[in-house]
Amino acid sequence: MNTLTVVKIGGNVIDDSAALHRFLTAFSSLSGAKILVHGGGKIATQIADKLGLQTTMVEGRRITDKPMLDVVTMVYGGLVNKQIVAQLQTLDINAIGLTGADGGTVLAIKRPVKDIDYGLVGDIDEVNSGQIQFFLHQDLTPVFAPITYTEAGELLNTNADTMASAIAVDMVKHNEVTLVYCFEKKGVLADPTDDNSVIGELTPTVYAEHKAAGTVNKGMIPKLDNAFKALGNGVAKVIICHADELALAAQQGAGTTLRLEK
Ligand SMILES: Nc1ncnc2c1ncn2[C@@H]1O[C@H](COP(=O)(O)OP(=O)(O)O)[C@@H](O)[C@H]1O
Ligand SMILES: CC(=O)N[C@@H](CCC(=O)OP(=O)(O)O)C(=O)O
Repeated sequence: MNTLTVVKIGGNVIDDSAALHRFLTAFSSLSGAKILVHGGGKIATQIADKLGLQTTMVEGRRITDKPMLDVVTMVYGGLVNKQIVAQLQTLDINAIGLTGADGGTVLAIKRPVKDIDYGLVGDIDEVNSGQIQFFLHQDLTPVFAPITYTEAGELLNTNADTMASAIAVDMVKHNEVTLVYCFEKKGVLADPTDDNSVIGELTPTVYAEHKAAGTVNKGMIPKLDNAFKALGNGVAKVIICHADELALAAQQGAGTTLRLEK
């Protein structure tokens, strides 16, 4: 079976142009087929702020009204996506920038209102992995912005970690898939104040202990929930590592590797 690496890059790295360039250089040198999913939450927050729109995050997700949806569509689907695609072209990667609406690749439904109304936020319904595989066969490298669409033709803001996990899981139909979450820390830390306290191997039990103790918190919780979901649904390997350690992680291992208990 073909191997495929799905890589997600977070907003703190995207916001640092030197770090982003180092990461894209490492991404471009990965062997085999690859897909990039990017965030950009930090830049969206900065631009929304300049436009006088306040940001509210609940459990790692942005409450998204219509003006905020316009901002995130422009920032993720436009600015961030096209800057990444252009840089990858100069690194000899024929990248194609996509939102979930492009090629009908990632269909979503509006997140149902329970305790919290997230507004125009999408929960992924269906990934069209056949279409994504077609792009890969054309030697194109898909670069996904975290925007999805509905059957009614609306756009929805979607957490980028969730998007990476859902794409990785559906691509299992065609490939042996590795999923790598890259961000600005060396992995999942046992002590968030100590950058060298990386947990080499994380199981659901150890994750639950750290969550209960509060040592794993904020954006790391939805990231790990998505990561374990991918591992439980056929993705061969899931790694969480520093953006500068992508090449190392893909070869011999770096950061935190997830493992399910028997
Ligand atoms: N135990 C932990 N180890 C590493 N990071 C953690 C931990 N607990 C919370 N975090 C936070 O999680 C953040 C990553 O989640 P998020 O902001 O959603 O990342 P991304 O930029 O990749 O989308 C880190 O910046 C860090 O502040
Ligand atoms: C619904 C929702 O929360 N969407 C995210 C999408 C961007 C994202 O996930 O960016 P990072 O990976 O950089 O955090 C947001 O608007 O912040």
